[in-house]
Amino acid sequence: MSPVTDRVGPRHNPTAGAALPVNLRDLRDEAWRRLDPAHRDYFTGGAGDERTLRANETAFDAYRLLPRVLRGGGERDLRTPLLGGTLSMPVLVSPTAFHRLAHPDGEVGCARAVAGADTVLVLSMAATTPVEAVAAAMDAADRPGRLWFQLYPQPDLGFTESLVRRVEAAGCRALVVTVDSPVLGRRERDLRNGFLDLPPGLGCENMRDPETGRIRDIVLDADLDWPRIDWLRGVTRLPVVLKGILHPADARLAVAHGVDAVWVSNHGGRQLDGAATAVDALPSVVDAVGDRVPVLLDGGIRRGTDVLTALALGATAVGVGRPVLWGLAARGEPGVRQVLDLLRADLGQAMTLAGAVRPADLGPDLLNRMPR
Ligand SMILES: Cc1cc2nc3c(=O)[nH]c(=O)nc-3n(C[C@H](O)[C@H](O)[C@H](O)COP(=O)(O)O)c2cc1C
Ligand SMILES: CCCCC(=O)C(=O)O
Repeated sequence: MSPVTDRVGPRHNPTAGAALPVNLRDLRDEAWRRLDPAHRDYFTGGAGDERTLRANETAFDAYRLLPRVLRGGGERDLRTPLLGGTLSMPVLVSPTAFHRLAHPDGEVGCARAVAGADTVLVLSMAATTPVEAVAAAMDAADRPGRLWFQLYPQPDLGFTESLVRRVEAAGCRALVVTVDSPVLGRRERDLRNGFLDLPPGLGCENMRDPETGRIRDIVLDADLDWPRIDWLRGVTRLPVVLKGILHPADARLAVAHGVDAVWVSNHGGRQLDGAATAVDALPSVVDAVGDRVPVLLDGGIRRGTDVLTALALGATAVGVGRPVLWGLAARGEPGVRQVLDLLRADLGQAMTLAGAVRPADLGPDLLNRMPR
């Protein structure tokens, strides 16, 4: 937290003339130059014609803001209480697979950066590092509790339960169940590139079978249903978040089934091409949920103003997926830190320009145009 003051002119702009990045897209361009083209396509791409992928970013363009004036001063405070912890800002890191494919720093480097920024990392079930090692990095940075785990519940309930125990023992503070993936989306870039497998030495370390030590394949299970969510709630006391909700009826069902948060997402346009953007789906989900549980959102967040818009529409916090991968692929751990610091600074500045000092000041009255 710093007092909101500003001085005009290059002498007072500490970043003027400094090395890039100035925004997240600078890191994207740097990452793209470094990555193997097939890996870049995997990290970048979406499903089908990538309509939803493109729309995720442009949906935010449809909003214009109505800033309030003469009230942007005072102590800016971005802290955000969420599921028993308090994040330093309303931005967390969405689960993304295969961090060691992006950079040798991998999930541990990402965790260190997230700990430094004092927010939450949702570790993907398809992480290339064991959850225990990622949790140890968080603990070493004196930020236990900053790790959540993303789960694709497996049809083998015994294995699922043993993984949940492992995740609990490592100290994760929430389970994020991804519900938008009954099958894998049709990612045509990957089909064209023949991107099927991780290179030797990399694997989904959290899929190790406790009995054989072998890494199992992740099963995307079309039979996953509400009774299985109830089952999961019965085997763990961790908060359960459902990620990948777009329909308000599902948001209502989620609350009825006792989940602890609803995460509005179309999986970064990688599952159902043509699906609504999260920001367009958000208002009816917020309506359906009321203030019974927090609503999170991800997809297309690239700017502080995107965060501001999502919060004004009723989200408690937002996730970033690809930008974190860009930072990681470009510069490893420091790149992830830059992504989070850039977003924090951008959000803080946008809030001040809009006359808001804390996230609670943001409401739909700040939006000039509401799509639909
Ligand atoms: C390369 C990549 C891998 C992903 N892996 C996972 C995953 O393992 N589990 C999951 O729930 N979502 C996964 N996602 C989706 C993200 O959690 C998130 O919903 C999406 O990236 C948000 O959109 P954004 O990239 O525009 O920020 C992945 C996304 C990308 C780009
Ligand atoms: C089993 C798939 C994990 C990765 C994933 O969710 C994605 O690439 O979007």
